[in-house]
Amino acid sequence: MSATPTAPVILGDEPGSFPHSVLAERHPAIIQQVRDAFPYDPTRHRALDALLANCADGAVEPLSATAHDRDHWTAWGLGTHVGRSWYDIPWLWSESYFYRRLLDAVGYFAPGPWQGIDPFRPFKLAELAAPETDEELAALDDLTTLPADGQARALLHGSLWGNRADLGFRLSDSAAATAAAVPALVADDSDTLWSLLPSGGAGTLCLIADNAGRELVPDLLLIAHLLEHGRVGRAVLHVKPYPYYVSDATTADVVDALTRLVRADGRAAEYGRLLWSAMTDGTLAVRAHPFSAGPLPYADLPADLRAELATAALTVVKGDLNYRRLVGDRRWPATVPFAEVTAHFPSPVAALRTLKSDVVTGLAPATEAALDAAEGGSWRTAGTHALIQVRT
Ligand SMILES: O=P(O)(O)OC[C@H]1O[C@](O)(CO)[C@@H](O)[C@@H]1O
Repeated sequence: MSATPTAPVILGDEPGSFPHSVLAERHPAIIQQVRDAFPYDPTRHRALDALLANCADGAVEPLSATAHDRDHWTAWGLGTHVGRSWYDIPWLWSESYFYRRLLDAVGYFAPGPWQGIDPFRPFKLAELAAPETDEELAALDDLTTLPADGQARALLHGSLWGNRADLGFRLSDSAAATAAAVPALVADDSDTLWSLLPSGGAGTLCLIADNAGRELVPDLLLIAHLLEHGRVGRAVLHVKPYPYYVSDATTADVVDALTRLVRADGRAAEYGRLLWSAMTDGTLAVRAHPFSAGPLPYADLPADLRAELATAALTVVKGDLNYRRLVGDRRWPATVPFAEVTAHFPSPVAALRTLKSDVVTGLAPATEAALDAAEGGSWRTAGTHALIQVRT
């Protein structure tokens, strides 16, 4: 039996690396975007100034003594990271804590006028209101001419590529994929995925959501199709308990997406009504577990969430950040088997992800070599490639 595989944890300490650029450039830009999106009062502006300065050259600061989630963060390692540079601790941890601190700065948790105001809501709503979303929803009507399996495949690809905020209801085109020198899909275990969701299956699908708006809409459509066609008996959608990573979905975003569907025309509205009633009767449940916005890999799932996911016939893990949490945010060789690095997960698991950070596992050696030859390292982070990986 092989030993549990391991590899160095990714930090943000290497200037010029992708993680370093996120901490040094992307986080300050996000602070600016949030500042510009609301008429915050001077107290909030001062708090944002302080966070900006802290991110640039400071050390991780503790939460206030009265923070509602102080115990969670303590359990997640706050004590070991306080006082250290944001750049020298696991990148997964520092990114996650940045969003927690940003919410403090805008008064999201504190009693007062800004309590509960999602600083990213304007960006999420703009995406839902975009004309492209209308076009993408209208395209659902064309899918009705396909057999159920074809619809299912198209909706799976819609959910996959929705992670690029590109809600194209692409029909699977395996001929084009194999003809390309470097296929857009770098791994495709979709046949195994479908084998875990047989017709007449009464099992539970868990879907760990990623972004709101134009990713959440196709995620919901996929769930609606699976329920409607009896491939699952029940679905559980895991969202974030508070705004996170700019566009990650919360319960409020689920309601916005469902409202958007119900108010659309044609097939989109039918799916919307199906989902609305599924939520109402409990066939579709929404969870917002604190760990979903935690800074740790899924190998460290808390017992209650582990037990819930263990009941799933399949857990679908969406997006890049969830992939990092699933396999561990480590410098894996790209060819380390996906099944080995996800052996800890309590149910069969499928990752649907466009590649937006360095971590990748489970590639065939020839695929990695072809990607490197054609694109250098950019294929790992550009969001132009995607994968469907399944561990049964
Ligand atoms: O929305 P996704 O697919 O989780 O991607 C978010 C990705 O963007 C980053 O936050 C980089 O900014 C990555 O850390 C993360 O993996």
